Amino acid sequence: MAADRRIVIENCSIATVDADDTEYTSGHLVLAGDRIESLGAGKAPEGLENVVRRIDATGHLVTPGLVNTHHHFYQWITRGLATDHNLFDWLVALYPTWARIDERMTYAAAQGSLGMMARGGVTTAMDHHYVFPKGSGDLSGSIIRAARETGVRFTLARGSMDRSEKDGGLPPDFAVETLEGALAATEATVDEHHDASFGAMTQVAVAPCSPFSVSTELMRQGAELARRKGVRLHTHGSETVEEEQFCKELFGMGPTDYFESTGWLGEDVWMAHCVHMNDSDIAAFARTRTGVAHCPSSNARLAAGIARVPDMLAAGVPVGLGVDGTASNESGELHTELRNALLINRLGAHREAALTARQALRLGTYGGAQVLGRAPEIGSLEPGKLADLVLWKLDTLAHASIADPVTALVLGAAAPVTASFVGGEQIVENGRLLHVDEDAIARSTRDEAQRLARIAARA
Ligand SMILES: Nc1nc2[nH]c(O)nc2c(=O)[nH]1
Repeated sequence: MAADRRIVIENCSIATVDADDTEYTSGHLVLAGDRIESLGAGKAPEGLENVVRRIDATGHLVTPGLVNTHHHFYQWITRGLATDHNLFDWLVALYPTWARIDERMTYAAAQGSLGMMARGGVTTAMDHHYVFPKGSGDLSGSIIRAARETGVRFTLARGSMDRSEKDGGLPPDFAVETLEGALAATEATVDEHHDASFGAMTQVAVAPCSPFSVSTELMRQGAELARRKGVRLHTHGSETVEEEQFCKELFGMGPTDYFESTGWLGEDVWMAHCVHMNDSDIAAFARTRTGVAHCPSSNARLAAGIARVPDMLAAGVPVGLGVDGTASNESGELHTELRNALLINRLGAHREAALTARQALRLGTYGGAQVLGRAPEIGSLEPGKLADLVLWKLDTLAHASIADPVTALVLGAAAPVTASFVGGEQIVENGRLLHVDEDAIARSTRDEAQRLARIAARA
């Protein structure tokens, strides 16, 4: 068998985000095939065989690739709408448009969402897709195809809604699936697309949408389905005070107790937002190792509040970062969420004792890998792990005067990505996507956004 092709990266700062936060001011990495073979201070060892490429990364910081833990790709074609609404009003304003999406639209929107994140250092993405209009085609397949073409590692959280207005829920009746239909389609998606192997490029999670759009039966049976199939569970939780009130009125308990009563706390579960959590909610997440996707920009955009991330981390809750759908975070970037997570948490209860720059980087890398269940493979730079990593250019006008590279990355302007690798394959060069045509994607997302707006206006 041919020896693995090696790529050597030298003369860079490295933030490994390993358990000891090991960093090198001038170091090297050796990639062999899809893995990191070695890394350390100074130059790479002499005499390495099969070196197909040497990268002089002078002026760069190398970090693990960023991991996005919460998104709704289809929202790429409904950005900039209902901009002054809180969550419930915003959802009610947008559901009727979202309920008209089709396969061409979800494919274009996924390309836009994935492209935007990949250009900014994301190497593992996820999409919580929960709108499946009747006759709209193979939406899940189209999203997975876009992820494969872009080259990022990917989790599709197959979402669902079956609690509409007639059952006391928020979505209109025409926007939801039936309980049986949602469960059967979710199971079929797991069977067709989930890959449980080390280094998998595509995984599937079971992901009913939120307490106010999903029946209790779908929550319960969704949890049973995921555990029977050995896949992860994802949903929205504790996002707003209105959701808390909804749960208390309908179920007689707050969201965390409701999730526990339906089998939704556990190390195979991660939830988006978790803004309105009391001490006992945080303790329950820590005890059960339930993960959190922290989405600071979206929480600000929808006036949801400030999640208690420092308290969660202190309690031992696994926390990653999320862009969230781009109808509530129009920028669609994850690298800026490192900065926003730090800044927004400084406004919370802990003020200056809140997140450090290194904690923010950990949330966006290793923390994300933990909540997606991929921490044995990705999230830190260590020998034997998958070669998912980013070369951030920090010798720029915007960054060069900041001495500490991690501080420059997190607190400085969004840093240019010189190169980004997924499993040793380069997917970005000098800020441009290598495997897909960005200009064509820009055109198709504009066209599909206009087509959706026209269809929704006629409905
Ligand atoms: N930020 C968001 N929260 C949500 N809850 C829900 O049911 N859907 C959404 C969503 O699209 N974004």
